[in-house]
Formats: sequence, C-alpha cells, structure tokens
Amino acid sequence: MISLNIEKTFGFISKEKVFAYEAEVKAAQEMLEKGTGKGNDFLGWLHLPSSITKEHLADLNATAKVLRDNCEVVIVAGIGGSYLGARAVIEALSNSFTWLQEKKTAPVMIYAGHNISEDYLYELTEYLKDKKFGVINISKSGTTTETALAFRLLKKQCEDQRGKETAKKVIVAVTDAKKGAARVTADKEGYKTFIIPDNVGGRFSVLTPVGLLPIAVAGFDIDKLVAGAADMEKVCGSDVAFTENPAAIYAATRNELYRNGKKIEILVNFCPKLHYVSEWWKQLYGESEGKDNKGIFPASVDFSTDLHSMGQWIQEGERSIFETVISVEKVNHKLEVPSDEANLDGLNFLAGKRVDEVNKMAELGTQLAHVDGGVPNMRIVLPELSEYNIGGLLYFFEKACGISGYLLGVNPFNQPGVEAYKKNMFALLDKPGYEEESKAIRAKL
Ligand SMILES: O=P(O)(O)OC[C@H]1O[C@H](O)[C@H](O)[C@@H](O)[C@@H]1O
Repeated sequence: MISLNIEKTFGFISKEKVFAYEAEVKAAQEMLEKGTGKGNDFLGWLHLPSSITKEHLADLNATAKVLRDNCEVVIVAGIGGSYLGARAVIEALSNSFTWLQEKKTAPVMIYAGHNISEDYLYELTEYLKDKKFGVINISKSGTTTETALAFRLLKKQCEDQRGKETAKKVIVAVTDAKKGAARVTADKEGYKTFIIPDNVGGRFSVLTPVGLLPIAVAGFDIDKLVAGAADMEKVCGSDVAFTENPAAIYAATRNELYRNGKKIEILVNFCPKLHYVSEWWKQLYGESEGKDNKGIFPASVDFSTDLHSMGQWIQEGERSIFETVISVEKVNHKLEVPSDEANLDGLNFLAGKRVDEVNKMAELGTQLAHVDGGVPNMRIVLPELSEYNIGGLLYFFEKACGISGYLLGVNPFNQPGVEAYKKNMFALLDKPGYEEESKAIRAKL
C-alpha cells in the first residue's frame, strides 16, 4: 500500500491551511459520489476497481493468451488515454532490457498510433516484416487520426503476412460499444472486441480493457493490479476521514500550493521504470485541470538523470514549482558496489554498499537541497514495484484528480482544448466536411 508524506511542504504552506480544506474536499467528494458536479457523465472510473468481475478478468486473460500464444510481437495502437496507462504499467513492471533478452516469456510490446512520424512507422513496418505480430487497436472514439493511420498500415501488413484468418485471431479492438470507425471495422472483420464504457474518459481508462488487455499480454497479473486499485478505492473512499485519506490530502495540498503561487508540479522518480507513470500522470492532470485559463502545469523529471540537466533550474530557478516524489522503498534485485584495491576512481567509500543505498542517499540529499532552495516537497512511498502497488498508485492519482479538479472549480472530465489543433490539421489536409475551415485557414497562411 502506498503512503503520502506532506511534511516538507509546511515551510511554505501551513498545516492548518491544508487541513482547513476538509469541508471543501468533502463537498468535492460528494459531488463525485452523487454525480452532482460538472462532467458527471464521466464518473464510471470512480467505483470501477471494485466492480470488475472475475469473469471479465478471465475473458481478458483468455484473449491475452491467444495473443501470447500466436505472436512474437504485439503492437499496442493508441494515443493519450488509449496508450499511456498500459505503457506506464508495463514499463514499471518489466525488466529494463526486456526486448533485448534472448529468452522471451512474453511477446515484445511495441507502441504505435501515438505519433505521425513517417520514419517511425516505416521503421516499425520494416522491423515487423519477418515477425509473427498481432495488434491491439485501442481508441474510444474510434476515429483518432494518429491511431487510425497506424492501424490501417498494421492491419494490411498483418493480413498480407499472416493471412486473413490468422489476422482475425491476432487483431483485437478495444473501443466504443457502437460508435466509431474502429467499431465498424472490428464488427465487419469479426475481431474479438472489448468495450470502453461510455462513462469512462480516456485518461481514466487504464483499469478498463484499454490498459488491462495489453498489460495481461505483456505477462503481468491484472487480477493483482485490480486488487491493488480496489483496496485503494477503499482507502480513498468518501467515508474515510480527511486526515486518513491520501487522495484528499494530496488534492488539498497541491491546491493550497497552487493558491500560494506554486504553479508547476514536478513529478519526480529515482527509478527509470517509472518514466511512463509520469507521462500517464501528466495527461491525467493536464487534461483534467488545464482549462478556464487556470490549472497547475504538470511536469516530470527522472532523477538522478535529470539532476544533471534540470537540477539547476529546480534548485535555483523561478520559485513557482513544487515536487511530488514517487519513492520506491524496496528494489527487486541486489547489487553491491565492489571494492577495488587500486581505488583509482576513489569509490571505495561505497564498497560493499547496495547501489540502492547510494540512490536513496541521492534522493534524501536532493529532497533536503530542494526544500532548502525553496521547493516544497511531497513524497509518495511505494513499498516496491508490483502489480498490486501500481494498481493502488493509479487509482490514488485518479481519485485525487477528481477531487482536485473540483477544488479548482473546473470540469475535470472534459478536454475541449484538444480539438483546436485537430480542426486546423483537418482543414489543412482538406478533410471532407472541413471546406469552410480549409478556406479560412488558407487565408491566414
Ligand atoms: O481513445 P481515443 O478516442 O482515440 O482518444 C485518444 C486521446 O486523444 C484525444 O484527443 C484526447 O485528448 C485524449 O483524452 C484521448 O485519450
């Protein structure tokens, strides 16, 4: 189970002020529970973990087995909420060099449909030429250009290489129950499909088949992931006292920091496997809160790597930031620093120490330095990287995000701003139906 520590924000904001959010947080929680707030048609994530059935998990595991048995490589085609959750969990739990290992225990997982790079897609199709590959096509709307374009290429290649019959077996769609091109194609071709519920928005969908299917294909235990999330659903429940509820405290603390001029939250890890957890978190908070000309800007760094690049800015730049550190208490492997007689590198003071001890001292030293430098610091401690703990972490962030968005006074469940670039791109590409926009945009060039 994760824990949250906000002690190192108290030099910048007061404990009393944070605790004074109790009533506001309670009101926000009630809006979520009763569905009386903005965006109340997108609350399907709220009690999702505890409502996932054994049968549903068995269905996902069975489909994952078909892909695992029939594919050396599986492409997860999706973008934003239809991509980041799966990647976050898979990378957090995978061996760092998994794709380089000779003996594979699961298909190599590759991501596509999250960019429009011709070189990326060319190089991917080249790599796949002699591979038995399958595709999970994920799109809630079923019409997202990046994903649809990649899927068009991958579907054709899969059918050409493996034949229509096999392609039908190794292509799975995760999309809306009725609407969208991905649904139409899947029904016409007879693909196995999983539904993204109407009331779960993309960035809150990691615990639907959007995340669960790829995670199961990659060889991870989705039952444990969901169990971790379900336990966190209880820990962050609206019946839990404010002072005991980590989602409530996190939401209150970051809002109090924001109201005191801390406009940027940097999510920090000291473990490179968590890089995509930060990417997932940035979408969750960025799309939920960045609207009506307000909202904390969610940023992220990987330490100690980025201490050698962004560390200077964080230590001495504009004092408009705070940090939230995800700290992993126990690593999964043991490696000691060897002693060296010549000691030419001067590292014998570390001989016999675990590498993680060095990392932990870097973490502690960084916290003290940044707090001294004027950066408030929160810590989320994960006992270790496991399905159970990651499941809990994801739900914790979702719940806190719902509360935090309501504290900020925005609709945390829409993303109208995302459409602006799409409209321009379609106008520039002369998409049918955009004739007026095409004329207008050309006049601006
Ligand atoms: O799942 P899809 O409909 O393809 O959407 C994928 C993503 O793109 C959209 O533009 C939104 O900004 C995201 O919230 C969403 O997760």
